[in-house]
Amino acid sequence: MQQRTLDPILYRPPAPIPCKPLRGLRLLRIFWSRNVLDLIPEELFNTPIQRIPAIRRPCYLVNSPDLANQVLIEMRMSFPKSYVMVDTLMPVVGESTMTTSGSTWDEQREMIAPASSHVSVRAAYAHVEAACNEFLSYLDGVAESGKSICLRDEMDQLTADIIFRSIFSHPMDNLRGRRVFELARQYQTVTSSWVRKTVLRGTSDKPKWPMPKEAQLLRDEIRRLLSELVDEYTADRFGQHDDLCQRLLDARHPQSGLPFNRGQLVDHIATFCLAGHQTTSSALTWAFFILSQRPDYTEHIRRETDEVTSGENLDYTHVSRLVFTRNIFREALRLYPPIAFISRMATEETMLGGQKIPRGALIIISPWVVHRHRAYWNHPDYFDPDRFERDDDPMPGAYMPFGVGPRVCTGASLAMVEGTAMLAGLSRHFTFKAEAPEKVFPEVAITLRPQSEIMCTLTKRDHMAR
Ligand code: HEM
Repeated sequence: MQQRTLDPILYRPPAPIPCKPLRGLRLLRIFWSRNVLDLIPEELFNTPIQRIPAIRRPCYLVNSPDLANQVLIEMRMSFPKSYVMVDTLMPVVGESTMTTSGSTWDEQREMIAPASSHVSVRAAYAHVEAACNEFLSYLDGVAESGKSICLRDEMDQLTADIIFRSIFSHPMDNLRGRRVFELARQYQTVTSSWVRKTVLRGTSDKPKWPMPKEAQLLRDEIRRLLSELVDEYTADRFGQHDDLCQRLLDARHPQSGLPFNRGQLVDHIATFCLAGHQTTSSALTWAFFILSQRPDYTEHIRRETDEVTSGENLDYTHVSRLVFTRNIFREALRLYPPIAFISRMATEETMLGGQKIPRGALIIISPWVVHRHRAYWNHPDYFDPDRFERDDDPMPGAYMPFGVGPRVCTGASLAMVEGTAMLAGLSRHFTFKAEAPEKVFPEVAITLRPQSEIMCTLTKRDHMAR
C-alpha cells in the first residue's frame, strides 16, 4: 500500500510497543502474569497467518481480511465458535445466538432479526436520549462539586442503563437492573482465569476442569433476577411498549410458528445485557479518553452538533448527519476494538493460507492486530478520524470491530447510534480532562479496557439545549 505522509498533528494514543518474539517457557510464564497485548510481536502486524508458539493446543492467529473471510464466511461450517467462549458464556446466556451453531443458530438469528432492525434501533433511540439526559443531570452535579469521575465506571453505568431501558422500557435503577450488571461484571472477572487456563492448556477435547464454584453462584443469581424481570414484563406490569423484550415476545419460529419459551426469553435477554453493555462502554471510555487529549476534536464535535441540530435537542434524525462525530467513534473502535480477539475452532483438518490446520486447532482473528496491521492501514497506530472519508484507507475488509459475515454483531447499528449520540450529547455540555494520561494503557479482560482507572475532571460548557 502507498503510505501517505504523516500529518504532524496526528495523535498516537497509548498502546504497547510490539515485543520481540517470545517462545517456549518464557511465553508461558509471562502469559499468566501479563497483559496479552504486551505479548504481540511486531511480526504479527505484518503476516497474514501465524502459529502461536508454546500453547499446547495448535493455535493460529489469522490477520488477513481474505483469510478471516474464509474462516468466518466461506468455510464457517468447519470453523464454529470455539468452546472456550461457548463454555464461558453458556451458563449465563444459555442457548442463544452467542453460543449456538448450525440450524439452531440460523433459526434464532431469524427470530431475533426484528430486535436488531432499523425500526428497533429507532425505537431504542428514545431510551438512549432519556438515559443521556439523566446522565447529564448527574454530571452537572459532578462538575459543580469539582470531584473526579472514573471514566470506565461511569460509561459502564450509562451503557448498562441504555441497554436495560432498550429491553424493558424502564430505567435500570427503578428495577433490579443495577444488580444484574454488577453480577455480570463479577462473573467475567471470576471466569477470566478459567479462560486463560483453557486456552493455554487445552487440547482439542473439552477441558476437564470445572468452572469455579463462585461463577456458578453468580450465574444462578443473574438468571434468577432476569427471570423475575421477564415474568413481571410478561404479566404486563410494565405496560405495553415498543422495546427489545416485546420484539422477542413477538418472535415466531420460522417453521413451527412457536414463540420463545420463558427460558429462551431469559437466554436472549441475558445475551443482550452482556453483549450490549461492556462493549459499548469500552468504546466510549476510549473515545472520551482520546477527546480528553484532543480538545480540538471536542470543539469540532460541538461545532458539528450545533450546526446539525441548529442548537436544538439532538434527535434520531440528527445522528446520521454527525459525520465527524461518528468517525471519532469509528476510529476509537479501530484502535481499541472492545472485542480484541474473535475465536473459532477447526472441526476438521483443513488448509488455510498455505498452512495445514489440524482438527481441534484454535483460530483467533484479532481486530486489535488487523486494525493495526502495517499492510492495510496508513499510519495504523495514529488516531485519524478523517481516514474514513478518504478512499486510500481503509483496505476493504480490514475494519471489523463488529465481526464479519453471518455472525456479525446484531447490535452494531444500535451501538453506532448510541456511541455517536453519546459523544455528541456529552461533549456538547462537558469537557473531559483525564488525570495522569501518561499512565493510561489498554489491556484485554474479555473486553478491552484501561489497565488502571482513568480519572477525569469535568468542565461545564455554557448552558444550552439538550
Ligand atoms: C461497540 C459495541 C459492540 C461491539 C464492538 C460488538 C462486537 C461484537 C463482535 C466482534 C461480535 C462477533 C463475535 C464473533 O463472531 O465471535 C458480536 C456479536 C454479537 N453482538 Fe455485539 N458488539 C457491540 C454491541 C452490541 C450490542 C449493543 C448488542 C445488543 C443489543 C450486541 C449483540 C451481539 C450479539 C447477540 C452477538 C452474537 C451474534 C451471533 O453470533 O449471531 N452487540 N459483537
